[in-house]
Amino acid sequence: MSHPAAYRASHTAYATATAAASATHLSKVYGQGETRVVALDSVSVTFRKAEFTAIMGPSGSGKSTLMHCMAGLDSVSSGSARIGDVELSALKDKHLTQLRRDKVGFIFQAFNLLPTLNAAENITLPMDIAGTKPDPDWLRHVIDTVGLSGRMSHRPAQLSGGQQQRVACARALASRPEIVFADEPTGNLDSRSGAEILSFLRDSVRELGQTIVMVTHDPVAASYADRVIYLADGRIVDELLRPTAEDVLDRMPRPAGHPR
Ligand SMILES: Nc1ncnc2c1ncn2[C@@H]1O[C@H](COP(=O)(O)OP(=O)(O)OP(=O)(O)O)[C@@H](O)[C@H]1O
Repeated sequence: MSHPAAYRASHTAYATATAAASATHLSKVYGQGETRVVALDSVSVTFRKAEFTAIMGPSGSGKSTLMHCMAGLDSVSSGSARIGDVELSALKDKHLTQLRRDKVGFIFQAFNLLPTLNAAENITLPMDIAGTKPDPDWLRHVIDTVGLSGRMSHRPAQLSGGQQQRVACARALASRPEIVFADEPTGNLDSRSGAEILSFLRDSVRELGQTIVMVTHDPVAASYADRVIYLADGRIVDELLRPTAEDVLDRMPRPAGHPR
């Protein structure tokens, strides 16, 4: 079907406008000769704005590598990785550092909070380092959504694991980044605290319009996402939309000899 030029132009603009990040034929090879490992094999994927994506797959399937390449923490061997319309491989180190600081938020399994700073100081630390000021209304909104308004003067040691991770979530969102990458964010939490964090991440997508990409091994965690992408041997092999935990579990590749 052919579309009028005006439609094609607006459609292209829409597609670009709705992509927070994208990979096109992205490959990543580590080592050479006998130690050569193809960690990503021509992966193409778009992470749309205001969407929560979970990346799943067996150990060694390339989940962390994909996240690191998309976040500009690792270089690509070939193909393209973009944040918004910025091609990461075209950036020099200094600009890549700036882009990570200004457009990307990170949440790690270990909360990575500074023990001597209180919650409020931890949340604004990346912006203080960058010399930028948080938008006060946005910051209040994030802190309210994360449910920590009464804990801002507490240090990490005075907070539970779940509360510490909520501080880390607020820190990732404080600068209103284009995209947040979360690496097993509930891996160190009990299931109740994990559920709180996942609800918060989901709310930040629905209510704040945030874009989140989360690596996880946990089907329950993945069921909070709008979309689950499965990797195997460095390739995307499956995708689920609006999944339940049962759906996620059901689609997980089974080792040989383990029938469903
Ligand atoms: N720095 C590196 N040097 C060499 N090989 C690497 C490096 N990083 C990852 N790899 C290899 O690339 C492949 C993908 O690794 P990656 O860490 O992305 O997998 P993963 O799916 O995140 O695994 P896990 O679930 O165990 O964290 C693996 O075979 C791994 O051994």
